[in-house]
Amino acid sequence: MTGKLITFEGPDGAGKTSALNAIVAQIQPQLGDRLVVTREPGGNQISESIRQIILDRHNTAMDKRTEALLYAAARRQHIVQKILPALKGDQLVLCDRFIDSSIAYQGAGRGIGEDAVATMNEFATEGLTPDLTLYFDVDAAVGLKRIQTHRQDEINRLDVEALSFHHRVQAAYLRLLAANPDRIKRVDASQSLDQVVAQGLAIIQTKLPQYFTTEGKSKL
Ligand SMILES: Nc1ncnc2c1ncn2[C@@H]1O[C@H](COP(=O)(O)OP(=O)(O)OP(=O)(O)O)[C@@H](O)[C@H]1O
Ligand SMILES: Cc1cn([C@H]2C[C@H](O)[C@@H](COP(=O)(O)O)O2)c(=O)[nH]c1=O
Repeated sequence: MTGKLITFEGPDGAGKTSALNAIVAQIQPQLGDRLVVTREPGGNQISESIRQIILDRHNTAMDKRTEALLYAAARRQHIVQKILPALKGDQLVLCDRFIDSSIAYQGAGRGIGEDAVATMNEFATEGLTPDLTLYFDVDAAVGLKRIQTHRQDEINRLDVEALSFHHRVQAAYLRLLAANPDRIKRVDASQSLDQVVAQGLAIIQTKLPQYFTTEGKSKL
């Protein structure tokens, strides 16, 4: 496979989706239809249906292992139906969240165990690992405050968890960052959105220069 997979990770409200959209706006003219933008849970009809079930605030009875399995099932379908075909077709895939979210949220946040969730996801991913992960680093409380202030209509079942849950998620992300220095790069998400976008884009262009020429034209 010659395509590349870049994932965007971080606590809720870190600004991943905002930054991803701004980065896409900048590189889409160069990459055209060689660029694939997607998200987890979701990215295809089956996985989007699973997303609705997982994030529905009425599903308060959902067991934590059921939740972990549903994220992994959505991921499996996403990989098979969208990510692998794109990578086989030499495309650059930008994905809003991936396996690190499961390790941080279900492994640490829910307390299932980071190693157990990583092992369980091996079955879903068959070892597929991102080529690059941008970690949007912001204090969990700051991220939640951004959501509560600006995004009342989209608050989901995980957003409303206690601050202690989100602190466990953030701590797990920082452990992943420390353990995977080649793959996971930190973006200071406490900056202005423009600064966040500039830092994220610079990391992508440094790590995957083959997609960008000095003239600003795609080499794909
Ligand atoms: N750098 C920033 N500074 C201040 N506010 C920001 C910044 N980036 C994004 N926001 C705002 O914070 C809110 C959350 O942003 P966004 O949806 O991009 O975060 P996210 O990391 O994708 O969150 P989630 O994982 O919960 O979907 C939005 O209202 C957005 O406008
Ligand atoms: C992939 C994935 C996601 N989550 C959580 C993280 C968020 O709270 C929601 C997704 O909502 P977003 O607005 O699209 O960020 O789901 C998780 O707990 N585990 C996962 O594997």
